[in-house]
Amino acid sequence: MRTPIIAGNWKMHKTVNEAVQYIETIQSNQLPQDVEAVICAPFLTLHTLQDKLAGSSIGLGAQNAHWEKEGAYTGEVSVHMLQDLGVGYVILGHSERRTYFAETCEQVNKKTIAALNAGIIPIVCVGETIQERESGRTFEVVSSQVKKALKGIASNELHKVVLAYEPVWAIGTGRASSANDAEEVIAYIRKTLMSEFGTAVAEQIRIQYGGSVKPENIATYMAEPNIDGALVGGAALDPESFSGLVKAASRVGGQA
Ligand SMILES: O=C(CO)COP(=O)(O)O
Repeated sequence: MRTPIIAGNWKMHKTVNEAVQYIETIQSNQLPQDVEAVICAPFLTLHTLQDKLAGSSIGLGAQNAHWEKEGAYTGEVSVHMLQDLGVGYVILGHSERRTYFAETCEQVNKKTIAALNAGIIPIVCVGETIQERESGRTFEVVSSQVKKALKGIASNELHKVVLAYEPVWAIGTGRASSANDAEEVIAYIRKTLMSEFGTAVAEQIRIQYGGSVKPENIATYMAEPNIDGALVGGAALDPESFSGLVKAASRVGGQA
């Protein structure tokens, strides 16, 4: 059985003080233990949050990383530096990075391999634009992104990868994909994983849905057989709302 994973992507939000207050609130909320809860915070806050979360079951993630260990890459932060800090997760290939920073599938692949080599769980994002969806290319686009991101990864490492299906048109728009539509694409991603890497590993890889997920709609996604959690932007910025998302994803204490 795959453990549900709810990750909050803060994007470019929160100062160090705001981040600390947030963590104190979710720590006082007693999150369920059968859900992996992860906060993906800006680089500047990671050091403080790592201290704050020591010994806690809440995971800490970054939102990007460079694949080289070190070097002349002004403005970049390496996977190695995240590993040194004890960061456990990293979001890679988010559509905002692909769109605004011209990140390519090849770069996402290098970053994914580097993260796994460093023992960091990559949360690899894929998803189609509205134009791609309307021209009937969703399956083709998403499966190609998945194959390119996971190219050359050793089969004994693949199961650690988390995939996030985030249709670009659903991100930050309030226009969430229906649970049925998200399940259809995510089931197709799992089928792609089966044909590329075999059934055993395909059954182990967790696939999240992302795009306008809220405490009010998360149960519909969690009820789908192939959806293993959510990657949440806006609704994860408030600690009470994030706590509500994690609780709703719990098979023990949630409404799902
Ligand atoms: O991009 C997202 C998470 O990575 C989704 O953002 P929203 O939840 O704000 O739509």
